[in-house]
Amino acid sequence: MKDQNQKKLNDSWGMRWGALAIVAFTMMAAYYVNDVAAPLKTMLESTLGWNSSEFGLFTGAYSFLNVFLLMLIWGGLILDRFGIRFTGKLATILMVVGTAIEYYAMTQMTDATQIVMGYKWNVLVASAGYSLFGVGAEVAGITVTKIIAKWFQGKEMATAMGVQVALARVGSQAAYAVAIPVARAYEITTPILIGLVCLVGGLVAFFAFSVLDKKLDRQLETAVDASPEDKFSFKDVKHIVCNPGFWLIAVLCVLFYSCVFPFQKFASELMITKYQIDENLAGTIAGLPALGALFLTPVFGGMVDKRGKAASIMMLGAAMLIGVHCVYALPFITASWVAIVLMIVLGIAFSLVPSAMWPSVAKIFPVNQLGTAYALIFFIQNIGLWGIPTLIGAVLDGFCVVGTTESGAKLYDYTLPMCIFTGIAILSLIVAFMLKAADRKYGYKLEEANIRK
Ligand SMILES: C[C@H](N)C(=O)N[C@@H](CCCCN)C(=O)O
Repeated sequence: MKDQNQKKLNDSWGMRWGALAIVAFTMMAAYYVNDVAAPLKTMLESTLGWNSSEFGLFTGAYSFLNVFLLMLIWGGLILDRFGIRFTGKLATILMVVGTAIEYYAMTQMTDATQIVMGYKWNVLVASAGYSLFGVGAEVAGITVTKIIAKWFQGKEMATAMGVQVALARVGSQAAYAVAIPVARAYEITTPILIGLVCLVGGLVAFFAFSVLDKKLDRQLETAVDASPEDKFSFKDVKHIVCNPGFWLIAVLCVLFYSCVFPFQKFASELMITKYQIDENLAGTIAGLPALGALFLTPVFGGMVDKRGKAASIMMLGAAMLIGVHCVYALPFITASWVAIVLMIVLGIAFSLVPSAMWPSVAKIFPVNQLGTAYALIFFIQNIGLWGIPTLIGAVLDGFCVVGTTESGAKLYDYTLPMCIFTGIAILSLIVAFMLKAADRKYGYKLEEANIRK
């Protein structure tokens, strides 16, 4: 007979947090690679001859396969069919292969400048690599959410999710901080090579996690992955998309994240050209929101757990976003300290909204629909992460060129792109307001605390 009282691997504090540390390292490497090319925009232009449209295409490529080939949906299905170990390894291998292709295109194909479909061939190959990486990174994201749900069920689950996101921000901040100095000291592609090595480390880490997870499954005897719980199912999809709360969160998610991640990709150049911030520091400033979010996301997450007010917090975050982008759009404000203060405010908004948004999904949907709901929200979010950088790149090239730098790169006036970001932020506030109204109407309990005294 099975011993029900036998201590399982995840009953040990050290084991479950150790397991989290391992998978969080893989995600940290993923966030580093995701962000590391962004601060290099101006150098990519002067060294490899990429223009803003090509940079926008490359940046948006992260989401291209996720959106147009529905890779997040297939990823969700694979996750349910083959489990977290197989999907996590597959996702990490995709990230490694994608980044290797990106690195190859930037190092070995610099002469491949023939135009194909309006873009340089090396840009297209690098974008294809980044797109493959994007599939791996997003599928790894939903896999890690499921891993945390499995290892922390009935334990510190919300804190674990907050800590994982916070650690991912370390990867982002490191990318923004080191990209330009390392590229200037060595080669423009060295920061990407560092990311590739970290990802290989992340792959090894995931294999190590798989050993622990297999042991846990043996202890659980009935593998969680094979249970009917938390499965991606088309019946659930119908149920989820019929819920107005889903659409409001998904639209708020795409609008909010479109104002943060794509903006950050262009922010280093904005800091250098408009606010005259030193090139070596610009990436660190652009990465400040990630640094702030590292500390504040768990703090605000704890506040939401104890005091609730998630819908109001999302409104506050969206309102702060409008203020930030609006002031960045003002052409007569060019003081560097203003740019830095705005980045700090953006960091606060970037901590407020995610710490209220992701746990709200768990309030609207039952546990068995959470995986599906997250996959669908990530899918809709990726439409913005693809479309907005592509749009901003084209707008910069088409309407904003005001000269050239000494190194031959173009100089841009960022007023129009910042007006576009402000418009999206205004829409996000409207949707956050509608979400608060829907919460009152449908009783999602978003304003209520998660932890009752
Ligand atoms: C980019 C990715 N799809 C995303 O939205 N990441 C979130 C964290 C999501 C955590 C869900 N449990 C982020 O804020 O980085």
